[in-house]
Amino acid sequence: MTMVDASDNLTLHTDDYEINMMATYFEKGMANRHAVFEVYFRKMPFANGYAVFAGLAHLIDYLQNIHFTDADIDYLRARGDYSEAFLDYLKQFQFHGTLRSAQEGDVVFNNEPIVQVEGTLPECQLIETALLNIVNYQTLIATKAARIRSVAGSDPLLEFGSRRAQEVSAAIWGTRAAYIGGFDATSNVLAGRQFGLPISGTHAHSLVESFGNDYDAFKAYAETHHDCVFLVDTFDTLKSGVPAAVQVAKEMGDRINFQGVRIDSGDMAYISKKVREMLDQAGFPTAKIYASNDLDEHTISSLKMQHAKIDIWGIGTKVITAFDQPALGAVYKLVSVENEQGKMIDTIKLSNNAEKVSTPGKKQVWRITEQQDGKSEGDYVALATEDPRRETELYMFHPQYTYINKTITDFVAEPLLQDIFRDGKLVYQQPSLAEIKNHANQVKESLWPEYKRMLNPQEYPVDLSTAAWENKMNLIKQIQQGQAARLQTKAEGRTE
Ligand SMILES: Nc1ncnc2c1ncn2[C@@H]1O[C@H](COP(=O)(O)OP(=O)(O)OP(=O)(O)O)[C@@H](O)[C@H]1O
Ligand SMILES: O=P(O)(O)OC[C@H]1O[C@H](OP(=O)(O)OP(=O)(O)O)[C@H](O)[C@@H]1O
Ligand SMILES: O=C(O)c1cccnc1
Repeated sequence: MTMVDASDNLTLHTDDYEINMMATYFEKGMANRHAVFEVYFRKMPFANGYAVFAGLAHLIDYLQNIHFTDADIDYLRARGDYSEAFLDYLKQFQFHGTLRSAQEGDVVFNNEPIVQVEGTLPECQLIETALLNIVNYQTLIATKAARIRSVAGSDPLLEFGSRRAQEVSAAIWGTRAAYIGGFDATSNVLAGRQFGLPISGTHAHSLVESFGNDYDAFKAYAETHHDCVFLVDTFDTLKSGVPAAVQVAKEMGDRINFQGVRIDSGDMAYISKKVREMLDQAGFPTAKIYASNDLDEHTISSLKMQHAKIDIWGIGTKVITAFDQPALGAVYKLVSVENEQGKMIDTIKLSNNAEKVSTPGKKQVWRITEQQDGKSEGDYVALATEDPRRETELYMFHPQYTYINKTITDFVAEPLLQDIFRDGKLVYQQPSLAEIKNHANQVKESLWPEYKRMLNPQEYPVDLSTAAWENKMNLIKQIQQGQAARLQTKAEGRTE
């Protein structure tokens, strides 16, 4: 079994407590109760101005393949905690729910639903873990990649991180996410085969060490490959590596495509300038200089400021591990559930921490774009029953600091959450990776540069509609009044 095969059965890739809750719903006759859960994250990753959504392709694979095998059922039976009736229910289990989601490559923001799951309580519960696992990781990596792209201009970015990724499937799905976020190719051959990603590679120091010197290694490589990029820093970049690369390129002439050299250590601003001079003087002005060595958006930006002569960037550890922020922190919250009378009731999770109070009710996110310039004015999180396209003006206000507000008149409203599965049936036409990349570039175009700068970007407005805001405030009030009444009854009971 490969970790990334689309036919993988990840059904048991869930937390124990999800199956325990499923069992309770089942035993208590609540297995057909309808529920709506929404996924959102609370803080922008890397303090970036936007995040790039990724993970939907894997999520679709996962949901299409959910089923409990006989071996899964035997394993669960051996735990001794579940009734045969529940185990029979699991045996028949399939995902019949409705999934709405942002599309891969969409820019998304904190405190707005980016995925919504609607279905029976048990099915919504089962998929929480895998869904969050997939979306949290891939969105994080796509966002890190987008940051690196934002400083690299149009330079090619190669993803080199498989050896440093948090295990196999992170390397494979991570490099796909990096591609969506703005990378051009991967060194991972399996990801190339599996997803049709462009693959790219040079060679390692071990090749040069095996031959004992730069010249023999490059010559041997050139005699066995057409496209050649020589790694020139094994012993001495300027005295031995580059001269040997130039010599082999001259000797081989048209028999090879001398693409350039890679440097992987030292002061890369200084060395790249020297290397550029040497290649130009030797008659190879089009040969490219590749650089790698713990690069990220900060080092690339600094190297650009130093006018380093680097054409192509190889980036591993820092992108594939999202080095400076290990988790996106997206959560999955119940926003509405059917009661005993068959009525949908909005739910809320309260907290002393205002940021952790969830927003009740099934919602849609509307991206509001200024008609004139095509730039985004903000996201408008409305109840699913609302449709701002029917409005001629829209009142948008900050959900916490409500005095920050504006009224928009000349706008276009587009829904972020698209139907992916309807009642268990895939209704979404999956785009190709090229289309996803194209889409990612287009949506980024609709953001003002103020939201896209790497350092201290402006906060993008994510506002609640008046109805969604009032719904939240009313529910908070109701719960507080309910608690007060219960306390009162208790206190009266005690004095009697
Ligand atoms: N001119 C530069 N400006 C800013 N950062 C640089 C510059 N040159 C290299 N770096 C970065 O500095 C970090 C450390 O580089 P350093 O020179 O210590 O590597 P090294 O010790 O030569 O390489 P290695 O440890 O792989 O042999 C790396 O992240 C590298 O990308
Ligand atoms: O630095 P990263 O961004 O992770 O890019 C991948 C690194 O992998 C290779 O190094 P290797 O594994 O041989 O080890 P090294 O760090 O000692 O060069 C390559 O030479 C890069 O330096
Ligand atoms: O092709 C390369 O140069 C490469 C691949 C993986 C890791 N480091 C470098």
